[in-house]
Amino acid sequence: MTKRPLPLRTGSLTSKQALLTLLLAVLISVIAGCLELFNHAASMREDVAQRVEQQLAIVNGAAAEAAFQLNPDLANQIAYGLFSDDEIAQVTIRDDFGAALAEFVPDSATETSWLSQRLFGDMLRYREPLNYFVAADLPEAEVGEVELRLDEHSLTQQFLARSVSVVGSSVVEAFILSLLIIAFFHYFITRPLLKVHDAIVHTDPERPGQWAKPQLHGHRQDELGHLVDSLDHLLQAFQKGLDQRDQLHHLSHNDGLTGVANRRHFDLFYKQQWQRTQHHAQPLSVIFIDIDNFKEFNDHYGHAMGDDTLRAVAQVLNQCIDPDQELLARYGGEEFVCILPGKDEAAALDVAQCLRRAVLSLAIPHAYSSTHTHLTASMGVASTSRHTALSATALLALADQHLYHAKQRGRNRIEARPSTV
Ligand SMILES: Nc1nc2c(ncn2[C@@H]2O[C@H](COP(=O)(O)OP(=O)(O)OP(=O)(O)O)[C@@H](O)[C@H]2O)c(=O)[nH]1
Repeated sequence: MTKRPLPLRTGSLTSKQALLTLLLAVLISVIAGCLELFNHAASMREDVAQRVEQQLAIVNGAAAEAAFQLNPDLANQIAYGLFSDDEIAQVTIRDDFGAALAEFVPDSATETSWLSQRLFGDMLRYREPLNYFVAADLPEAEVGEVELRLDEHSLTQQFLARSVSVVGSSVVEAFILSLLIIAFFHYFITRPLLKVHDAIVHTDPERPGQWAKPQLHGHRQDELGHLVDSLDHLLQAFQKGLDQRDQLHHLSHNDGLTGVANRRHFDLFYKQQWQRTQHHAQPLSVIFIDIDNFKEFNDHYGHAMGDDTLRAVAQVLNQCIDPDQELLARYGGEEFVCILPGKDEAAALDVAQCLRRAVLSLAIPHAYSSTHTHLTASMGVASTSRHTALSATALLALADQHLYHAKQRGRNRIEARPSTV
């Protein structure tokens, strides 16, 4: 049977594994990046609130002084100091009547967005009372307040700038990690699997036991090693089954003594070739071969010698035919038959001459033969090229009849028609 390679499939294991790993890496890095951003937003809110409170604590004394003295210059200086911070959008210092001593507001309205509202919307405004010790023996008195509004646009920009670097580094880390994972899996799993796949694909289905069992270094004790061993056991078992099948086929198709085709094989082959040659209007010839005076041979040289002789005869007869197209079978006892599909009577007579001479060439002495000093054989030939109207059975009967004539006419001869050849 010719080896048929399996069709190549697109999408290698390595590329699938690489794609899956990269997708997973991107997904994990996005999730990790989001978590990190969530933490970052919380810590940024904490930092901003702490900074603002520190700034308010620093300016509280001076602002209280300005409010107590109703000093707009001092109030303006303090408010400007606060306003110059990029994160602060608006500063107002008021006296205890609520009148503004100093106020800095942005030139244009600050940009607001959904993100800035979500992140910082609840912490934009700060109001700090200004307490002042009027006299050492009197309690603190509230003399005004400082009000701040943070610049949500500036805060959001800071957050986004940081986010890009956080997500970017998270993606790069994930990418590098996924490359390492891809290389690792390719080297330790995909490559050995591909070796096994390659060995299986290149195994001849008629000889599975002869597969090139892959040597997977470093995998002898793991699942891959076990997989190769299991495959090997399986293929050896298949091979055993195929060997038994071939053996049974041989036994059922071949003669146990001579090794040539048996009667059963002959019947099948003859039927098959008869139909084929009839269908293609080709000739088919049959030669019956019978060893002469074999009873005497057996009686005098013994049955064992008779068996050896039958084997030797079968072997030489086989050399006269084309084993790919024609068949030599043991028809029974000391009788053989040849089927010659595609050969007409003239060609069949040539083969018969070859067969007759082949038996003579063995030069097996037969001192008890009534006709010759050595072993000979007689043959009867019949061909559809001459007898076109005959049936398959009738053609065999005719060849047998010609063989009978050959015996009658002195043996060691070939008969193809009532007259002698
Ligand atoms: N050794 C051996 N002898 C066999 C075997 N099969 C058949 N024979 C013998 O072949 C002989 C055939 O004898 P006959 O049919 O009388 O034919 P013959 O003696 O060859 O005479 P003709 O065919 O007329 O030349 C018999 O003695 C069988 O026992 C076999 O397998 N082994």
